[in-house]
Order: sequence, then C-alpha cells, then structure tokens
Amino acid sequence: MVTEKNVIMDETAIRRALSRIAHEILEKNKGIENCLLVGIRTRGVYLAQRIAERIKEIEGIEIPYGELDITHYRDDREAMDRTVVNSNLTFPAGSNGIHDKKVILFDDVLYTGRTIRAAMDALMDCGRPRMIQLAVLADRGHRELPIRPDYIGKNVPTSKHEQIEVALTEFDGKDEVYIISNREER
Ligand SMILES: O=P(O)(O)OC[C@H]1O[C@H](OP(=O)(O)OP(=O)(O)O)[C@H](O)[C@@H]1O
Ligand SMILES: O=c1cc[nH]c(=O)[nH]1
Repeated sequence: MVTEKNVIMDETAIRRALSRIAHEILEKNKGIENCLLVGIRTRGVYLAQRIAERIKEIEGIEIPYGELDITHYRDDREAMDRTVVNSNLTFPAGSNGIHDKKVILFDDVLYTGRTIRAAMDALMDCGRPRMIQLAVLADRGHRELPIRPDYIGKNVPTSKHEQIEVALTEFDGKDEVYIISNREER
C-alpha cells in the first residue's frame, strides 16, 4: 500500500478562505447583530476565533464565540448521559446564552454530517437558537444526513478511501490542509 499526502491548501489559501468567509457571514447576516460563533472542538474552535478576529478587523466589533465538545452526543458511542461537557458556551453578561441567537457553527472538515448533527443536538440542549448556520474549512462530500454548509473554505471532491487532514498553527504548529490517498502498489 502506498500512501500519498498532497497539500490542497497552504497558509495563504487558508487565510484567504477564512477572510472570504468572514465577509460572507457579514453579508448574509447584514452585520453581526445577534450572531454567536461556536467552534466544534478541536480545530473548529480556532477557526471560530480567527473569524471573530477578522470580523473585528473589518467591522471593529467583537463577536462572541464559544466552544462545543460533542463527545456525549456522538452516534457511534454507547449511549451516554447527554450533558454538554468541556464546552465553553458562556457568552457576555446580560446576553441570554444562545437563546434567540443566530449561531454560526464551525468545523474543520465536513464529511458524513454526523458531527454536525451531534453539535446541533448539543446546542439545542443549551437553548433555542433563532437559527443555526454552518461554516467548514473543507467539504469533502459523502453526506449521510441532509446537512449543507452555508460557508465553505474549499470543496474537495474525494473518494471514500481518501482522508482530509487539517493542521492549524494553534494546535499543530502550521496551517495546511492535506488529502491523503492510499493505493495498492503496482
Ligand atoms: O462529517 P463527519 O463524518 O462527522 O466528519 C467530520 C468530523 O471528523 C473530524 O473529526 P474526528 O471525529 O475525526 O475528530 P478530530 O476532530 O479529533 O479529528 C473532523 O474534525 C470533523 O469534526
Ligand atoms: O476525511 C475526513 C473525514 C472525516 N474527518 C476528517 O477530519 N477527515
């Protein structure tokens, strides 16, 4: 078996894609009033933080963001006590949590959609958002649930035998997106 690893987004491509997404969020929501950014652990958190920084540069306004750990909501684990753990969904004093807010969820890769299904269940257990939107850095297709992102860094057509890996400086020491392909040796 030969494993090939090819870079499909470098640091510049990631920066440009996130900058575009920040503008798209502002355009779609006509600003950021009532919006909250929520990153799915692990790498979704850094994407949400970067978008919050970019929006601050563009608009001069701080947009609140939180972190979501969906571990207890995964559908491939034994049924667990479905409590939202290790998350930081506390928003500024006086704000009513996620209630009636436009929540923009962030993840690094979108594949089957099961992580996003779990994230939406976890969010709903924290309150009743007005709306949930989804932003992903890479959409590789192969959905198993009817989930469609609102903001996409890059569409990456893949075969099921391939894998997309995202590295982000805050966690991995560099910014890169790779596609990993395994093929039989000839
Ligand atoms: O659409 P899906 O089929 O749910 O796949 C996408 C998820 O897979 C990866 O997480 P993973 O569970 O591999 O954990 P990781 O974030 O620790 O890599 C990735 O970070 C997404 O959250
Ligand atoms: O290719 C994939 C599939 C799921 N999650 C990833 O991070 N990459």
